[in-house]
Amino acid sequence: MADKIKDAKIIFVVGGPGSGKGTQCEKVVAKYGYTHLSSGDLLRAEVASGSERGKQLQAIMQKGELVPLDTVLDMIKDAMIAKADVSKGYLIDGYPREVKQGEEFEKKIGKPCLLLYVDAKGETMVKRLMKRGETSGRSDDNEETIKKRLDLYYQATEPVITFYESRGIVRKVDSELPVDEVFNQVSKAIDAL
Ligand SMILES: Nc1ncnc2c1ncn2[C@H]1C[C@H](O)[C@@H](COP(=O)(O)OP(=O)(O)O)O1
Ligand SMILES: [Mg+2]
Repeated sequence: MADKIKDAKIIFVVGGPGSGKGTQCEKVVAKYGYTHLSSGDLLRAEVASGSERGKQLQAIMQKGELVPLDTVLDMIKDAMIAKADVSKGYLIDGYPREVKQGEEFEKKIGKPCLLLYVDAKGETMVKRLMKRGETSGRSDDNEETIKKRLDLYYQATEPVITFYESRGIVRKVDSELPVDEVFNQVSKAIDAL
């Protein structure tokens, strides 16, 4: 089972909150048939299940903090194994959030062949998240939590991009552009794999 995953293409999708990761991943799924795994969505599903673990996660996420590394990684791994037979590749969206998460992923699962860096300005991300908050029902899409999530992104997640740049697998897309133009850039990066 783990071997199957090793052979599949693994793409890390990294960018700030509200940069457009989920939006682009949906389009990649439609065009390339990749499996989209959003760490945030997996965690929110656990919260929605009402489990004891979900309750602890909810408290952490509401504060805009990172949940324990092993919890996220186990969830991603389980979800990857569940799709191993049908998946051409995996979009790992919103992970790694910090360099250590990337290192652990590689130890336990495999190496990414591409890091898609979905880049947007801080003010753009805030605007998009405030708008998304009107309908998303996400308890972390509020002004106070958004600010914390952005701070954490710059402090913990941007170093992830630097880390993988040294390996030459980072492709940056300009997510200030309209969705379809961003997707053109995303497609070019995937076509080159
Ligand atoms: N290139 C783009 N131009 C305008 N709006 C965009 C955009 N990409 C995404 N959006 C919108 C859709 C969402 O309401 C919001 C956040 O997008 P998202 O895909 O949910 O971000 P993320 O998954 O990175 O948090 O911004
Ligand atoms: Mg998302």
